[in-house]
Amino acid sequence: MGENTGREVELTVERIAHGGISVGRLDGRVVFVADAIPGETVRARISDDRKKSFWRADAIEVLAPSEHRRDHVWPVASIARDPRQRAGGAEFGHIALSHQRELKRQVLAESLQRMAGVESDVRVEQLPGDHAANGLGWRTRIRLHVDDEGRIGPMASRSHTVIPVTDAPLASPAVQAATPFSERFTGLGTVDVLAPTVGDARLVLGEQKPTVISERVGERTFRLDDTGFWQVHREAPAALTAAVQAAIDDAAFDPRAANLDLYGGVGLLAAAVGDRFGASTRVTSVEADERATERAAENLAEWVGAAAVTGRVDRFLRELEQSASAAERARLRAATVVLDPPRAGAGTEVMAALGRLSPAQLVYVACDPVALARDVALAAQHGYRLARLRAFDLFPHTHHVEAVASLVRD
Ligand SMILES: C[S@@+](CC[C@H](N)C(=O)[O-])C[C@H]1O[C@@H](n2cnc3c(N)ncnc32)[C@H](O)[C@@H]1O
Repeated sequence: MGENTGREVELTVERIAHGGISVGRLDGRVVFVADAIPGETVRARISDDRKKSFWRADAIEVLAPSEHRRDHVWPVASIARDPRQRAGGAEFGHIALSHQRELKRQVLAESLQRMAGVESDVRVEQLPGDHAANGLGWRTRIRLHVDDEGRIGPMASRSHTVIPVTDAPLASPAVQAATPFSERFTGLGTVDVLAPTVGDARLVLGEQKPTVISERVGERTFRLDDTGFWQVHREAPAALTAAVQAAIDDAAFDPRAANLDLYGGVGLLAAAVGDRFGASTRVTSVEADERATERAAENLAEWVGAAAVTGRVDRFLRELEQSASAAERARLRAATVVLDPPRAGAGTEVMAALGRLSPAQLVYVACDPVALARDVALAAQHGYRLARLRAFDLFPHTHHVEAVASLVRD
């Protein structure tokens, strides 16, 4: 293997796969093609032929375009550039916005069907303002990397090559204005640019020490570190708050149960639960990052029944299983568990522990459709059924999609 790398081939791509790449075939072998659209015939350059079962390629010329093809929203990421010089982070920027959502829907529906045996008529909802802005200007934070000459930019897709840029059209106007595109940052590694809803835009240079900032969501203010996690899309905190509130079945909700907000960050979704069910709601937010948990404790202070615990979710659940009294176990069985894991999903151990604790309902917020589908399948082994599913285009012009799944005990 290796002799085909760099070879140029003509392919018709048939369907979209997880990760935003299209699937074509060459002499019977699957080829994953970047920067193509299902239905198109493209000339592609093989970039990886090490595997027997599939190769990877980059589209370099469109021979028969899809009706959904558009000029790329970010010229530095377009097919006109050498694949190794295309900026990463906007891999759907050459596709009409509505069709991006259709492709995301297909990946989500197919993952659930294939991995969990669940049929879904989910559609991917747009966030306010994105249609009018053609999906640009939504990022309230960006991370740029520094190249050997100190210039800043994203990495190229599937690479560690920094592509210096002079604009970032997915970033909000405030983030764009604050980004020092022409300055040099030799030796720093990364430059983060944030524009919180409260106060001025700011830079976080390399390993700079965290500073506490504030973000407003509706009437509520959250305090968090400028180095910590916060939902990126301008409208995401409000959209997820509303989606989680709507995803909870009130008939199955008990405010005095041992409700949990797992992978809780600074408490955004615990607050969503508290705001929906009132001042006496009991909810514990569990988060691995100690500084985030400190902020969560402050952000949740008005609910007497709220707590924020620092710990890994798998360990937290294991300890609960070992130490919970009979009364606490009953409160866990009556609980609603919101979980919002990172891209890898909750996984076998956490889903099994939840299955044994057997809470009344799970609201699973997922940023990876395949991880969600795997975890829905695991939940099914413990008697949970996918009752409702919504999906949101929290990341226009990328392949990413967010889903909110309601799982109920049968
Ligand atoms: C997708 S974020 C969600 C945060 C929060 N729900 C929100 O919407 O702002 C995932 C969070 O899980 C935390 N995390 C990652 N792995 C974890 C683990 N094994 N146990 C606990 N928290 C974890 C991360 O630090 C991050 O804050």
